[in-house]
Amino acid sequence: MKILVSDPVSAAGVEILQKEFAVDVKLKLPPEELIKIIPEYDALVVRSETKVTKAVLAAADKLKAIGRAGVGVDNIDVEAATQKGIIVLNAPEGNTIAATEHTVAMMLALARNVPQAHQSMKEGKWERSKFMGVEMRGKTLGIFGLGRIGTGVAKRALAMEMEVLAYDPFISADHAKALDIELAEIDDILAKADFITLHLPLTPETKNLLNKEAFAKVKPGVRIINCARGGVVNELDLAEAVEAGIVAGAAIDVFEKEPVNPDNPLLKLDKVVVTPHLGASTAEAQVGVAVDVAHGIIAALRGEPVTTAVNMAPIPAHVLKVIKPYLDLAEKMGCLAVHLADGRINAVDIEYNGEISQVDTKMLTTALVKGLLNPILQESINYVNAPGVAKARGIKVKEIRSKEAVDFANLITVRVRTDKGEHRVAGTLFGQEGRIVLIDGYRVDVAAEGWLLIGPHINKPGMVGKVGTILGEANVNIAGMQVGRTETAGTNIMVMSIESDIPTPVMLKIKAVDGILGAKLVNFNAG
Ligand SMILES: NC(=O)C1=CN([C@@H]2O[C@H](COP(=O)(O)OP(=O)(O)OC[C@H]3O[C@@H](n4cnc5c(N)ncnc54)[C@H](O)[C@@H]3O)[C@@H](O)[C@H]2O)C=CC1
Ligand SMILES: O=C(O)C(=O)COP(=O)(O)O
Repeated sequence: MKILVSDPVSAAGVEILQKEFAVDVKLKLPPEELIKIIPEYDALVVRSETKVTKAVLAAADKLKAIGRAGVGVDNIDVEAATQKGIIVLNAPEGNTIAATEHTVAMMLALARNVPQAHQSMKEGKWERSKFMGVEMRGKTLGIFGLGRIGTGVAKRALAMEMEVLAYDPFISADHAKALDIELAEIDDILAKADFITLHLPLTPETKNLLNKEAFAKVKPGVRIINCARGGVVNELDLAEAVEAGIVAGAAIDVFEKEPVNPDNPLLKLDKVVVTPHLGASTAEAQVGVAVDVAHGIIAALRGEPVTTAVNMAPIPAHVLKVIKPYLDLAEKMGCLAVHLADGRINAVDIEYNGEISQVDTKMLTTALVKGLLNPILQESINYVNAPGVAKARGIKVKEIRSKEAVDFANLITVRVRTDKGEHRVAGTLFGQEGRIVLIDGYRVDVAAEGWLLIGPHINKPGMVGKVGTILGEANVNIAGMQVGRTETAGTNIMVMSIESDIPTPVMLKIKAVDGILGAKLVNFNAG
């Protein structure tokens, strides 16, 4: 598999990728060049410079994952990627401290006119009175967005003895209270804050959050810091508010258009301090995000769950710890169930019994559906597109969870209903090993690995021998074998672990054996 790195990403991450894949680093690609070469690649790694547009995604025939070495994914058309089943993942934690500290640096630089004084001295001047500043202590800081960076800034502001107000409707009052931060509404912050700092993603809701109308409501003399995204603050409205003296100054790291247009009015104002999107630019942060994104890409290309995928529901670490050992088993159960099923699948019921039912099992359900759809569809099914593909095909997926343990401490049972009948598979873990313990009402105990030959048959002597002879003559080796019984006498099931594929003519011979009630071959390796 091949990976394209199209923005400057630390060598620490590139080297991790190179251990497993072929990696091309091609920087500053014009959009048409990216569209031309993207069909060759299985994964793409970017920062904020590369624009992963609809047109790029339309050409990306092999692309399975896009890794953003940083937080903001506003340069990626996530919706178009999701529709194509491409996992978009980021590295949200590696640059938190860098962006937090840059925000504090910008806030202090703004308060004390550091860049302007520096420039003046470099020009040979000594202008002490021109650069009178203000203190932070006792001032009110309004924070929009109390996530990782907003919280980091709040802690540092509290250490500088500032009052902190924050607006973030998705944060609990308890989280804010524990940090000694008061949650407030937008207008309240606008009216009270001496400094306002933004730490929001750029979304349709946050675009132009600080515009003309908002500046009409601010406390006169407020200072604005934006190290989040250009566009959250309207640049023209901000420039006007600074010129009108309503806003005493601004410190801006991010712009609506990057690289910034030299005519941007903010660049012309002495009271506006600017940096060229440097929030994440520390040696430590760049190693952090590059390493994290590399691990995310590797997981995505291996078909493993990606905890930092942005186009999937995030999985809390404590939930992942419980469900992770079951993911592979669930996927293989889906694969087995679809092999058993004849006809059009209408519904899939998945029952979780025992302790496992006490956590969010959505991801296990997705793994099972992924395993179920992969053998029957041309397109590659993954954790991102599996639920949508099932829905589009009219397959109703239902989860049933019950704490009550049935025979095993933890048990997953899938029932696949087709227009021709119902099939059932149950599985559990023995230690870390996934075992299938029930197939269509027959009790079995087999590892979900390699190839499985499943042969329901009439309970009479010689059945296993006949199948074994056919396989032997075809030079197919049997690694393990068992015969399961149901409560109802008369039929048994043989389940054979096979070391290689069984050619179709050999399968036809097995199916034709008198007393065999339909034989199936399941390939657990495909997927
Ligand atoms: N200047 C730079 O180089 C860097 C910029 N960033 C940017 O900083 C921003 C924040 O990053 P993190 O703190 O890591 O993200 P985060 O996801 O931890 O925090 C974002 C917060 O915004 C809140 N939020 C989302 N929509 C909202 C809305 N409509 N109204 C109010 N609150 C809303 C969320 O609840 C969340 O708490 C992002 O835009 C990111 O791209 C991040 C790193 C470096
Ligand atoms: O992580 C983010 O959201 C950033 O804005 C950092 O951008 P960059 O990787 O420095 O282009």
